[in-house]
Amino acid sequence: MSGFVLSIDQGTTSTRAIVFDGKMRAVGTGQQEFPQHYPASGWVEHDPEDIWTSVVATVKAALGDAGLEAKDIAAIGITNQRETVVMWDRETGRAVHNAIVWQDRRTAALCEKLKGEGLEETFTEKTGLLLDPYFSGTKFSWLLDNVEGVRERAEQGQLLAGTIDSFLIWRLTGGRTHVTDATNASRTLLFNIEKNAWDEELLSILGVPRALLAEVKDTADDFGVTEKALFGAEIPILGVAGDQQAATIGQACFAPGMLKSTYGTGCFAVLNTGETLVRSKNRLLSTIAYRLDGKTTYALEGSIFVAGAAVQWLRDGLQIIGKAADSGVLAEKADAAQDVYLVPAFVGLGAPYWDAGARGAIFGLTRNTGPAEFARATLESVAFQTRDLLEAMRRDWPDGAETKVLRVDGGMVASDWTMQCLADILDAPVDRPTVLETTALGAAWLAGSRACVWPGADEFAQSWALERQFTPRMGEEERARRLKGWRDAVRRTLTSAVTD
Ligand SMILES: Nc1ncnc2c1ncn2[C@@H]1O[C@H](COP(=O)(O)OP(=O)(O)O)[C@@H](O)[C@H]1O
Ligand SMILES: O=P(O)(O)OC[C@H](O)CO
Repeated sequence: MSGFVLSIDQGTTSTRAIVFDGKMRAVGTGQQEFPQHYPASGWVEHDPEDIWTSVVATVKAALGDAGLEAKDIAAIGITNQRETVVMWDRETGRAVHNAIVWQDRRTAALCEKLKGEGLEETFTEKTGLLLDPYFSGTKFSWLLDNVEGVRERAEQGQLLAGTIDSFLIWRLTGGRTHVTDATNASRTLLFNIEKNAWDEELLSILGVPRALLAEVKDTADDFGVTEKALFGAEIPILGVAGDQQAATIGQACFAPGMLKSTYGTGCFAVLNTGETLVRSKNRLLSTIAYRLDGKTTYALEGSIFVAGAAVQWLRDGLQIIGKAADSGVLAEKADAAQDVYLVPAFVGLGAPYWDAGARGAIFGLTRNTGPAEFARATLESVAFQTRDLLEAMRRDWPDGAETKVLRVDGGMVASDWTMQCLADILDAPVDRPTVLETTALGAAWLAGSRACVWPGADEFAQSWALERQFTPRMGEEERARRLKGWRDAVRRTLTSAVTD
């Protein structure tokens, strides 16, 4: 059988499909952006039909780019924006409403109400997550309670619901298979990550009928075959993982203590904790890194909502750069004597603060502050936030989180300036691999290894190659001064007091 594997990476702002050959090299790609909908303040939606058509189009484009046909592909791996939910009719496959995106804050009041009833501990204990609108559970509740006729139809068994992977698999298999994988399930606020099962108590608290939800499979498993009419041949879907987990796999962070951080729109740091379910005392998330052959590997995760999005703000909002890559060039010109700090809490702050009400702020402005200092403060904010996450990880897991090296990926790591700044602020090496499409590669590896056309974990891990290592150059005194400045800035931005 051929070693060609197709990876579908359904992200927040675009969909990518990449064909990898038997040597795990990308040989064909397709990419398509799709519209974002902001129907009210803090609301973010996607049209599921846009997502679907972008998937079909990019798969065809990637096959064409590789000069291959569907029959040449041994397996498909799917990776996706996590937490985003779709609910659809099981007969027609039509969604009952737009997808509610992970960034959407419409269920903030419901989360506060549940917290007020003292229920956060119950959710955290079972799911490893927090009561925040970020996760899927309250989004399902919202659809059931706010879209006309939906609760009745759900109770009559007419509807299905799930994260983006489930919706895509349902469509790709011609409406035959309603499945998801353990990593996606672990982001819903409804899945007990210790028992590896949907949790009846949580389903009941959030009023979500069990029948809506998919069967939960391993990350490498049989997820069905694509309908022949779609691409010209049936292709088995053999790997599925949420995008940050897929990046963890693509970075070959298979050993406990290994750590990756992805810098796209947001930033997501994932630390492999092996078979140990580390329960965070510092408002990080405990989550499933992957589940292979029925064995669950856990992770600690820190999620930052704004990373590259702040660079987009420099470009589109402030209009002080023409393209993202100019941010580093401009930051390099900043006056070293000025200590300017940007706290990019544009949609509140994620881990470890979880302050939905905080909003962005900038500190230390003088008459001499200009675009260069804004650019530097923006890029530095990504490094400072990463440092906050890594410190929380060390406090949560002192025995395991000693690994000093951080593997990085995502669009923003193209910036040498930002990567050097990251190494300086972390006081640790930052490793940038040759393959930056690690998310797609991780999903492809799940499928390729399951199809027995790609190597197992050990050989795959050995193929990971370093493109450049950034090592700290900043002096201890300067680092301490800058960190203090950052912490003061965060303290002044939060709507509630910092607890640590
Ligand atoms: N050279 C660069 N310097 C700084 N930021 C960059 C650079 N290139 C891209 N970015 C940022 O990276 C993000 C895109 O990364 P990507 O991994 O494609 O994100 P996503 O998958 O979340 O859409 C954008 O927010 C962009 O502003
Ligand atoms: O699609 P991305 O790369 O912005 O990732 C989104 C995350 O999965 C949200 O948890």
